[in-house]
Amino acid sequence: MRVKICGITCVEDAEVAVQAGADALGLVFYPPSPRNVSPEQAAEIARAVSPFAVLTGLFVDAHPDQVEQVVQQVPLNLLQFHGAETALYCRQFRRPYIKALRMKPDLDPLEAMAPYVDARGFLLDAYRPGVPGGTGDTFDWQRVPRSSGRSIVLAGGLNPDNVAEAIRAARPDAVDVSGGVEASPGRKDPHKVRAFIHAARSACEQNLQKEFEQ
Ligand SMILES: O=C(O)c1ccccc1NCC(=O)[C@H](O)[C@H](O)COP(=O)(O)O
Repeated sequence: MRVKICGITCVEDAEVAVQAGADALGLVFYPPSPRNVSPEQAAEIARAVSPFAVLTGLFVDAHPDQVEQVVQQVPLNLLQFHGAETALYCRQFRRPYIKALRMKPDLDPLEAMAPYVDARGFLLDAYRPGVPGGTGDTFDWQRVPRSSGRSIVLAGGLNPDNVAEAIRAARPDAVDVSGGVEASPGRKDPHKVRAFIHAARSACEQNLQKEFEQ
């Protein structure tokens, strides 16, 4: 079980997340978001954190020049495309990427994943019309495909109180949280970050124990 803390906007929050055991940090390059960071802020965060934390750069239907400019300035390990980007668009940067899929009621996730043959995984997020992400909404975790053969990151409205149940229900490879561990928009609450990671790790251990006993 991997844990990604998304919407990191400052060095202090990045350090708290990594010290608490986060595997990945998400940096939002989407100006309308309260979690948006400039390439300069992102580069400062990148310099401060462990080289073993996966730095993920998140974009929403960005002009390719914007993505290129960011990847020149910030040592990102992974790109996350959170809008309506096509597979062709995502692969043009020749970098590892994950594709976010918003779980609209009529969306078949397996069908939606199919064109992204080179994606390293898929982040399944809640769907709210007009809001690309960071909604704080959950979706029906039973809709997460089992045995898809692809890495699945579960997102959308997770928090320290519901992440264990979400892991038991969806059995994802990773979980992602933003608003559920915030003190205010764009700033993380260290206690919530630690509680979230602890709850996710404990739920994963319990799942493994159950499988072992069966
Ligand atoms: O976080 C944002 O503000 C955001 C804005 C636009 C597109 C995506 C955004 N966040 C992407 C993430 O990966 C979030 O962690 C994910 O949507 C879950 O957010 P939350 O429900 O607040 O945990």
